Formats: sequence, C-alpha cells, structure tokens
Amino acid sequence: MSETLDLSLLKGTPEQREAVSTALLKTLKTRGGAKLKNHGLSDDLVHNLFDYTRKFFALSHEDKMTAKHPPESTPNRGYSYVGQESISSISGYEKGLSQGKSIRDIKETLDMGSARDDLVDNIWVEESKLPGFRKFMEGFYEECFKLELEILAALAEALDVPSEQMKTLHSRAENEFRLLHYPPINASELADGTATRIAEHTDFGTITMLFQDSVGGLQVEDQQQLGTFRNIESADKTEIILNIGDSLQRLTNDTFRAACHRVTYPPSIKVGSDQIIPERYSIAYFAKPNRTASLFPFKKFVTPSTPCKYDDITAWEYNNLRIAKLFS
Ligand SMILES: O=C(O)CCC(=O)C(=O)O
Ligand SMILES: [Fe+2]
Repeated sequence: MSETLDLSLLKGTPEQREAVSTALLKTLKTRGGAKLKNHGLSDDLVHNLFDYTRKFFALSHEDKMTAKHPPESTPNRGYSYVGQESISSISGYEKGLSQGKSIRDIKETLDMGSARDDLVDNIWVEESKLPGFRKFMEGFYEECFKLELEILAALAEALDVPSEQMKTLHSRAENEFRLLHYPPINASELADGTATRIAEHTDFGTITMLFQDSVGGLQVEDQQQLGTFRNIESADKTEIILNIGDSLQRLTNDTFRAACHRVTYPPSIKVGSDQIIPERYSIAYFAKPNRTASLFPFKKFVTPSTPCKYDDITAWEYNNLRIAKLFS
C-alpha cells in the first residue's frame, strides 16, 4: 500500500493543503484505502480507545448481553455476539452481484451512534461494569465527527464540489461507530471458506475511518485491479485507514468507487494450518449523510457522457435497505 499521508498538512500552506487533498483523492481512487497519520486524534486518545475496547469484550457474556443489539437490524445499536451478524449477505451489493453466499463472521461487535441522536439511543452496559466507558466513547465519537468534517472538506475541494454542500449534508452527525473483536481461532476452522473474520463488503456511508491493532488480516480491493485484495497493515495503531463507502459512490455517480474490504488470515499464518490466529481488535467510525439528505448524485457528476446511475433515495432509506440484509 502507498505511503501514509500526513494529514497535518491540511493545516499547512494552501499549496500543502491542495497537495495532500489531491494525494488523498488519488490514493482512494486507485488503491481503495489510504493511511493517515498526524490526523489530530492524540496517541493517548487512541490508546485509551483500544484499552476500553479490550475491557468491553473481556466482560462476561452475560454482562455484554445486558447491552444486546436487537435481533432485527434497526436500531443498529448494542452488542452483537459471534454469529449474530453475517456480512456475507451483502457482499457484492453495489457491484450488482448475486446475494446469498453464506459465510459466518467470527466476530463480536458493539455498535454505537451519536449521544445527540434524537431518533436512536445508544445501548450501554451498566456504568459500574465498566466505569468511564460511556463518557469516553461519547467523547471519542465527537472527536471523530470533527475530523470527519475536515476530511470531507478536503475531499470536496479535491473533487471540486462546494465544501459547504458536503458539510451541510453531514451536519447532524448521524453516523455509526463500532468496536470489533475477533476471538482467537484455529486457522483450520477458516480453511473451508464457510467462516471468516469479516466477509468481503463495502461500507454504506460516505467515508470510514478505521483503527486496527498489529495482528493483520485486513485486505482492501485494489481499485485498478479489481479482484486483487491487498493486505493493509498499520505501522502503529494510531494510524487511520480511510476508505470510501457506497454513499459517496452514489453522490459522485461512480467517480469514486466504494472499496471492497474484508478481514481474513494475517499474512504470517499458513492457510489451513493448525496455527492459532491471535485475537484482533479494531474500531470503525462510519461517516454518513444526514438521514433526510438525498443521495442523488451531485450535479457536476451527471453529464451527457456520464448519465445518472442512481435513483433519488434518502440516506436513511438507503441505510435501512442495506442493513436489513445483515440480520435477515
Ligand atoms: O475489522 C476491520 O478491520 C474491518 C471492520 C469492517 O470492515 C466493518 O466493520 O465494516
Ligand atoms: Fe467495513
């Protein structure tokens, strides 16, 4: 994967800002994902994020189940145990591929949204089980929201779309945020292809900011060689891996393609061997347009030579359409 981009240059000279915005756009378009450093979220904050994530999943099953995700898809909040959600049901959705491959994801997750969300409440374990967890996660979400707006403004400039328009579209912070834990597993259990860590998929939102530990196994499809998945390793867990989601693909009428990704064997493990794949933690923040916003492509991307590919649908309708498939 290409070099890690220094996001602090967005606050540098106008030339530096333009150069890093352009590099970001180019990397996302060609490689599918970009790595970011000096993004403004402090090392301490990210280390605390991983500490709290580890502590949450270390709670007993009974305690985690006190914050359980409803059996249906909405609201997408709370704890999902290993086997509750299966991403393979949406693999290939925006590529128009047939659905229905059944691959089990061996992962557990906690889904959260904004504390300010007036439609959907978060679901927490009792404060005494994990003191400070709720306050930390609510605060971290707000930090991610500020960074999201900065990244979207930079992408808007590089795409030559008014950055105010991009900002307005995301003003309500109706995003989602998830902690993920992949338990240790014998490699032989993943060998026959009926189970994986997380199956191939695209995210639904505009952009996703992902943090991962050093275990490895995340792969993103190269946008210039579709079908080729490349390993993405973070030099440090404070790095952010940025990728494009389906909503930006729609808004840009396919100028930007959502990046397919998955988590599988770490590069160090031999496929089908009896080696134990170590547990893995990651955290994903999914930036999404406001629920009532239209995902109809921006005007500049619809031309006689690039006719409109998408229907007018609100971000909320689209989100629910996609997410319903996950729990069906
Ligand atoms: O665990 C990861 O690195 C990826 C997680 C992911 O792709 C997702 O939750 O959408
Ligand atoms: Fe994802």
